[in-house]
This record gives sequence, structure tokens and C-alpha cells, in this order.
Amino acid sequence: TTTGYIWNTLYGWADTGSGGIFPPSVDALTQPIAHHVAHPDTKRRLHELISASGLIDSLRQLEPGPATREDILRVHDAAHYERILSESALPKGGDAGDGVSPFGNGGHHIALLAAGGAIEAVRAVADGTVRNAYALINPPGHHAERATGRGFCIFNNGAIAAAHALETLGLQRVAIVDWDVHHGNGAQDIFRESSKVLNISVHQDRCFPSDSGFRDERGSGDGFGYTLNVPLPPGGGSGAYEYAFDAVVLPALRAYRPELIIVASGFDASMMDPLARMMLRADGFRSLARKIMDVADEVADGKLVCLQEGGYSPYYVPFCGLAVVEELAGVSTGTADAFAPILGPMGGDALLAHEREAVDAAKELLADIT
Ligand SMILES: O=C(CCC1CCCC1)NO
Ligand SMILES: [Zn+2]
Repeated sequence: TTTGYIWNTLYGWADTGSGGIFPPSVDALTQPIAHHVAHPDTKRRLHELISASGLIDSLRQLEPGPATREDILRVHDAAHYERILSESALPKGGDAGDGVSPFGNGGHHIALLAAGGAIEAVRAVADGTVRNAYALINPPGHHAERATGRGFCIFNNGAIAAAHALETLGLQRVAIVDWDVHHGNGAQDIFRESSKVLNISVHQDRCFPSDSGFRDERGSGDGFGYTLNVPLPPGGGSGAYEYAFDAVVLPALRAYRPELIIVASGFDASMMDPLARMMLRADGFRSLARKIMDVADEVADGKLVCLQEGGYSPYYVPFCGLAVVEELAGVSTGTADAFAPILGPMGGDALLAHEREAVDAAKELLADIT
């Protein structure tokens, strides 16, 4: 009946370097800056609001351990794992694999603890210790592919947790619903040929990676039809997202009947995020959480795990995350979204014709889910 919660001080120590995104260079006149867009302070502020609002008193704190090499190798190549460990031993650390995803010396400990947090949340929900869970883990994972880290992601926390559920907890069908604003390319790569994971991503079209996340990417072999991409035009808010969920995401989950739903929960679809151009507010994320909880109750005995992914506004991620965790826990702390009065009048609530068309184009993808 309770909601599990995971946070660890080390998640707030991830060293994202002194670049805004790319490492600074005098040659390129890119100045050093105190906070990389992915600086962990944003997620630490969400933890502090969960604590200061009193919500934390209604949550069951779970204690993660580090994921093991075996956990990681269920979804990643050994070469990727070994490279991360070797770069983590360097004095200045290394990079997840794409040159824009730095981590500091010893950063592998934090990455393993993030994956371990996802595993612990899935374990606790699968065995009924808690009803559902929010794992406020860092670094994120949903861009990490089998052979490389990418987009600030070192190991694919959600894929690792799903593989753990399938291979260790005896589950047969797991769904990953990725509402992070960027395409969930990692799980798509990792589970491309598997029908044991239904991988759904709703994202801003061509935002990142700019060359993936299209409707025609549907999986292959046994996995054909079990990758479902719903790219949305820039500017979408609650109208577009709620229609995408009502018309495509929820019907897909009802057809697939997963035993567990894992949400790749990024808040970078918010109106105040620097790395995308969507228009959700905290109440919009609450609505998505409600919809996923309701379908989890319908098909999966309520078994739902949310894993923190992106979200780069230190101002607004706290309020977006509080709304979701309150909904999961069925608790209202009465904390107002401090930015709603400013953001509300800016729009994003109506479902516009071109957004409806983008979602309707994805409806045909439901036909192959059994
Ligand atoms: O939030 C993210 C990271 C996206 C950035 C990675 C490099 C530029 C855009 N992915 O979910
Ligand atoms: Zn993102």
C-alpha cells in the first residue's frame, strides 16, 4: 500500500564537469560555467522538496546497493562496462561514450548505484514490499545503448531493471513507458528483438537523438511491434500528451498486459526546460502519472516503478517531480506549484490539429501488440 522511494547522497555528487553541455574550450571561446545542464543539483532539489514538503514521511525509503557486473552485462557489452570502469579510474574521470556525457573520478560507483536503485525499486514492487515506487536516481539511463553510453547516460538503468525482472524475478512481460521528452533509444536498441519488453516512447520529434524515435522503428524478429514510438511536434503540452496517452499508450498497455510497468520519468517536457520545446506543467505530469497508475491497476496489479531520467530546470523539476510522487503515494501535501501562475497563461493545454494528427498516425502501431 505504500510508495517506495529511492534517493542516495551520491546521486547528488555526480561530477558533470565545467561545461554547459560540451567541455569548455578557450579555443572555441566556450566559457566554463558552474552548472552543466545535467548538474545533479536539479535532482537534489527535487529530493529536498519531497523532504521539506513532508511527503517523504508517507514514503517507504528503500536502500539501493550497487548493481553488479552481472546486472550490467544483462544489457550492455562487457567492453562498455570495462571502458567505464577504466575511465572512472582516471584522475579527471571520463565520458559515457558520446563526448558530451562526462563523469568524474570514481563516477562508476554512482552509475552502478543508479542502476542498483532501479533494480531495488523493481524488486520491492515485484515482491509486494511496496505498491509502486519512485527511484530518484542519477545519472539517468534511457539513452545508453548495448555498446555505449550516450546523452548523459552511462548504464541503462531502466533496461537493467527490466532485464533483472525478466531473468531473476521470473516476470514474462515488462513495459517501459518513456515520457522523458527525448527518445528512449537505449531500451529500443537493447530490447529490439524481444517481445518480453514493450518499449513505448513519447517524445519531441527529432529533439535527441535527432536521428531516431520515428514511428517506423518498430523492433525486429520476435520484437517486431514491441517498439512503439510516438513523436510529437514541438510545443506540445497537456492536450497533446494526454491525447497521446489516451489514444496510444494506454491502449498499447491494455493489449500487452505487462506484469510490471517501468516509467522512464524525465521532466524535460516541462515549459521551463532548456533542452526541449514542450509545454507541460507540474499538473500535466500529475495527469500522466494518474493515467499510468490507472492502467497499472487494470493490468498489472498496480505494479509501477518510475525511474528518474532527464529534467534540467532547477526551478521547475522539483514541482514536476513532487506532483508525480504525490500522485503515486495518493498524498497531497498542499504544496502549490509556485510557477503555475506564470506558466498557466502561456498556453500548451489545448490539443492542436497537427498534434492530434501526429498521435493518430501512431494508432496503427497498436495492431501488432498481442
Ligand atoms: O535529457 C536528455 C539529454 C538530452 C541531451 C543530451 C545531449 C544534448 C541533449 N535525455 O533524456
Ligand atoms: Zn531527456
